[in-house]
Amino acid sequence: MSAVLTQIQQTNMVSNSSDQKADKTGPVTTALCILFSIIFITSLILNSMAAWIFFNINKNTTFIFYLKNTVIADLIMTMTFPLKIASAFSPEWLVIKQIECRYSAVIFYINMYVSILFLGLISIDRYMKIVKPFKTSRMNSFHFTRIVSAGVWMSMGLLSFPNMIFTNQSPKENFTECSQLKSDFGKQWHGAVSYINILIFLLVFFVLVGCYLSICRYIRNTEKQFVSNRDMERKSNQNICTVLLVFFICFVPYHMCRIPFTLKQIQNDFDDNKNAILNDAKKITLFISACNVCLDPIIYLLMCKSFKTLLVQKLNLQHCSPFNRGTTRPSRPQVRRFREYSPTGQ
Ligand SMILES: Nc1ncnc2c1ncn2[C@@H]1O[C@H](COP(=O)(O)OP(=O)(O)O)[C@@H](O)[C@H]1O
Repeated sequence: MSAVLTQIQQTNMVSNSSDQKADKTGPVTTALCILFSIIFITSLILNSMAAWIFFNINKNTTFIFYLKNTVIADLIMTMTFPLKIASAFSPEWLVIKQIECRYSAVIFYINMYVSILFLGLISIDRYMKIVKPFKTSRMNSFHFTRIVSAGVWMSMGLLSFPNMIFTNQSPKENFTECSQLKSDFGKQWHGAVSYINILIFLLVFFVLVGCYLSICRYIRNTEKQFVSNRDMERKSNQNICTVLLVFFICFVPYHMCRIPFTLKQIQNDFDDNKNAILNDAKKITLFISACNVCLDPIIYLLMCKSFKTLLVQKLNLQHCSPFNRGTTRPSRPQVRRFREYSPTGQ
């Protein structure tokens, strides 16, 4: 009799767990797993190539140094995708979800914000080189660039490290959210880090818009003063807009969703319907943010001349590259200076 009861209990547990699986791996999760697999492979190819090119570039400018850091952050972030996919697709493997919550997701977020900060630094670097090329500032020195870069990695790492330490509660059989593995202090810390990171995002967003508006204005004035090269102006403006567009599309939706989502995690008093909507919205917008790893290589191609040249060389595309076609070179010294520091000129 007891053997039969045990058997029934086991069958119930299996069917509960498969019900749970069916529930958790709903259409949104399944679609996101497939999409994450696609960007994992794409990003691995694009960023490995980008890393290979960057580490073969002999030129060492502050701009290239920041781009190298972005590639590294993108590659590390890409490495966290498989665990994200596995934990979403196999909710019955609690240990995978636990590792995802405690380590992998935290590494994902660290690298996302490192990327965001480097995009901000890249835009400040462009602003200094284009708009104030003769101003010798400490910000232009390579030494300063290294210190700032180390600061970015360390501050993001130290800020987020407690999110690993305080994700230390034993998982319940039916746990679905990482916040359920956190102590009370862990939840508070997680909330603080989320909001600090939202502020960092806003700061970078305004820096980016400010820098690029100034650059656009400067380019327009310079063009009017020195040359009537409409093509060059249009190209520079296009490149600048691409960075802004990539930043806006990738990161704005996620940050709009993150504020109520974090509130839900900390307060835990939202109704089921709101919970479900917020969960799906956060998953989808987080995926859009993750797509940044595939879009950054486009920025390197558009903004970094040395990258473009070496890529064409390595792929042996000199004869068929559209990049080699008709760029007129103005001869005046002022224009040469403009070209040297233009968004496509490094
Ligand atoms: N901005 C952030 N910086 C560092 N770690 C974060 C950040 N946001 C969330 N985390 C951590 O990543 C893990 C997953 O968080 P989150 O995505 O909010 O939860 P869930 O996977 O349950 O939706 C948690 O351990 C959390 O503390």
